[in-house]
Amino acid sequence: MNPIVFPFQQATRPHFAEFVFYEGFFNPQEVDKIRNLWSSENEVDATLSGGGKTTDETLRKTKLTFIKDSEENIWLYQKIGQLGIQCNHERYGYDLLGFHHELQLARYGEGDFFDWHLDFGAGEISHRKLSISVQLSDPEEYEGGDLQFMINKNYHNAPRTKGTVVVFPSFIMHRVTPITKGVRQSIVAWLAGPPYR
Ligand SMILES: O=C(O)CCC(=O)C(=O)O
Ligand SMILES: [Fe+2]
Repeated sequence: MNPIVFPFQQATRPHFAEFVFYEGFFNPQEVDKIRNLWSSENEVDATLSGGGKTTDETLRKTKLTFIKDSEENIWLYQKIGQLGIQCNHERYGYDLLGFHHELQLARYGEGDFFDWHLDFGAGEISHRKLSISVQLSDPEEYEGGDLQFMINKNYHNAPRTKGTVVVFPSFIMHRVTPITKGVRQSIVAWLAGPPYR
């Protein structure tokens, strides 16, 4: 028998999906409440994780603020966390321990983008398992700004509808195409655990 094909009798993941979306997961009132958490005094230019805290405007141009895990925001952490755990249970079965970092509120103005990348890599981002993005803008508020996934050689767009949550394994290649008009806002979160298994 060829040892390379000797079966390990491991469970398979029949419901694995490169990305999953939940339209209308946040209602318009909730989205407004989240958008009001934007604080211009605390905004920063997005940095790149992994290779040090540097900004690289050829890969990414976005403004960010962090959503504190304070009492008034706990509902948001819980709502996103519970969905992530349920989705993980149904499709991925990763070992998850909690959020990696605070939730990020991202704001893409005209010309802003985040080119093809993985959210996973060596060092501090090796704990990331599931990436979560929440669409906080109405599709009419901006042009461009599509959250896209590369699956083999094909590009797939996430739905743009406000209140949609998109969940995907952090090793999936994705990007946000340049905003050509208006402003797009999103939440970006990661569920993390011990390095992949
Ligand atoms: O804004 C988004 O929806 C996703 C952004 C992203 O890919 C990231 O912050 O890693
Ligand atoms: Fe990303």
